[in-house]
Amino acid sequence: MLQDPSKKYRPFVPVHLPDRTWPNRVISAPPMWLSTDLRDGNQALIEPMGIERKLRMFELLTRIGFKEIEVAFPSASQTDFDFVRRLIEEDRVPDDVWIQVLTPAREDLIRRTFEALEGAKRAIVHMYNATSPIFRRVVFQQDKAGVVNMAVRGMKLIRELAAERPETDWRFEYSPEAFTATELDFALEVCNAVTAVMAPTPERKLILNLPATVEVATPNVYADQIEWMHRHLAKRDCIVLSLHPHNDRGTGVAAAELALMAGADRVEGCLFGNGERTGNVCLVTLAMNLYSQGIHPGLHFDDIDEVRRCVEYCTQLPVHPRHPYAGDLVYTAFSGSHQDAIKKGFALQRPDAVWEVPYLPIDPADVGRSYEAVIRVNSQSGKGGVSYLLERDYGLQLPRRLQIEFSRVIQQVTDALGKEVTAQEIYEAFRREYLEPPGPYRYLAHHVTELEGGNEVEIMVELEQQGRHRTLRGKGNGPIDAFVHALDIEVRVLDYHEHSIGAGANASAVAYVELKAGNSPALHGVGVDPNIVSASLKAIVSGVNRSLAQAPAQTAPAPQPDRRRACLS
Ligand SMILES: CC(=O)SCCNC(=O)CCNC(=O)[C@H](O)C(C)(C)COP(=O)(O)OP(=O)(O)OC[C@H]1O[C@@H](n2cnc3c(N)ncnc32)[C@H](O)[C@@H]1OP(=O)(O)O
Ligand SMILES: CC(C)C(=O)C(=O)O
Repeated sequence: MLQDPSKKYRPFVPVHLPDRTWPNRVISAPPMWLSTDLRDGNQALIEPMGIERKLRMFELLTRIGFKEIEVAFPSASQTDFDFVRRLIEEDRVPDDVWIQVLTPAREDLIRRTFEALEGAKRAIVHMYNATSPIFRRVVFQQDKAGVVNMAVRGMKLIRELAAERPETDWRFEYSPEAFTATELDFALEVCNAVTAVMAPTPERKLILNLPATVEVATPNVYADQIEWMHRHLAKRDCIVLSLHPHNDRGTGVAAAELALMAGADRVEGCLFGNGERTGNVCLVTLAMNLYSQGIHPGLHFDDIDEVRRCVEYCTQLPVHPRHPYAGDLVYTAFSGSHQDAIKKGFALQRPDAVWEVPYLPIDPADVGRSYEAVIRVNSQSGKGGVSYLLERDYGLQLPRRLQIEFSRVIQQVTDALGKEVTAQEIYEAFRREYLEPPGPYRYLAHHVTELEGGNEVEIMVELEQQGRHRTLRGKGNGPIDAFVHALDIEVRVLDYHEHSIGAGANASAVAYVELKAGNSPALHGVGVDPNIVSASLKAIVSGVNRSLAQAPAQTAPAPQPDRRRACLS
């Protein structure tokens, strides 16, 4: 790169429009949409689509709800020409859809374009010629008058050829290519000259399309240019003011949105921003941005993955995993604080209420995405994500302090693996850590007897201890208390939670205890069993085993002198 890029590149000259009004406007309705996937998108592909792919794309676009589709540049190739013929001859264009075709302002190419459209029920003929100083000087070697003349001659021919074919319902579009790099007053002069030729009416409007052929300035400059044209165009009530933003600076969507605020009526673009260089403006993003504001865009992305797969097949280009609204990862949170907020948001979100889940601008279900992939766990994750997956897939509702404790276990796993862990892998780690922790004790069976007066119970618990069968007996104000007293290690239960998982005959109880055994730090034990008391006792055994594993010195604890404990074997 140059030390001083100003020697090579000039800054864009802003538009003088001190009384601009667009910053105060909001978009409250969708624009008219034109998909140019089959033309601008297609001309930018490494391998342009053949007929079969074009048909697939055309059908997709009609299913999405596009009413105007630029289907080809018929004078460019036999494939494009044949495709238009096929649509017409096989009557594939739905009655409410207008096909549009593009032609340069050259007589031979305009005539060939009309040949392709022979017999069409309805069509938009779109002609372009570049108007900017560079094109005038370098490409056409024409002065301004010559370029106006090129546009006028071309549109006159189009008008005549259309008049010779009254069986078709015609509409017309003109683009001053490289509009954003054209002097505004000259762009206006060319557009007004074309308007004069085409004599549009409010009922039969002319489309004037003002392309950011190459995006060269910040989006506010495009908005200023559009507002200026909107104010100055002749016969504005007979004009559809159309946008055609490209994305060279990565601000195509912003430019389109600000330009709509500035008075435009229509947007041309491609699905997922395919198109020349960095692409045309992404129509999916524009539409879904509206949707996220509560405005139906009139385009349907109920199954956005199906749309994405079809576009990937037709274009042979992948959609980026972080592409707005459609990428594989855009509804997924790996990082801990995001997962925590999403989990809490989901818990509070009522089905018919306004969407208020943090970090998710829309409900993934609205575009056919499941909640499956919303939270995924790697080394950046925290307790929220880990416990969300355990609850979603295994019904385990971990108490808060256990969430914290277990997330450290998972952190060690993800750090060691250096990759994502699945819900199943998390559950396996949970099972190893809490449901089957290594340790001296294994719960076998129990029997509880209520003692006279009803305030105390006696419990008899059968355990396996290092391969030996043992029966412990203890008393307490409940089975857990009694079992704790029966153990030959000092155990204090600090917290207890339980819930059921499943229903009917398959229901199980899950018990979570936080306990302190001997000198070990407080930690958790978990037990699962169809019987709630058995689940609780298993939870104590799990906690004790884990404590002993963490404090090996305690493996042979001295029996406590407790009158409520009796060791029978
Ligand atoms: C910004 C855009 O996306 S515009 C659309 C661009 N799309 C395409 O170009 C894809 C299809 N294009 C093609 O297949 C070919 O370029 C064709 C069929 C249109 C023309 O092919 P060719 O006749 O071989 O000409 P070529 O491609 O070299 O085009 C350059 C010529 O067209 C002229 N030209 C370029 N744009 C226009 C225009 N909009 N109107 C009139 N003439 C034009 C150039 O001045 C040049 O003329 P010259 O040969 O007298 O110097
Ligand atoms: C033909 C025009 C509309 C075009 O594709 C562009 O300027 O990018």
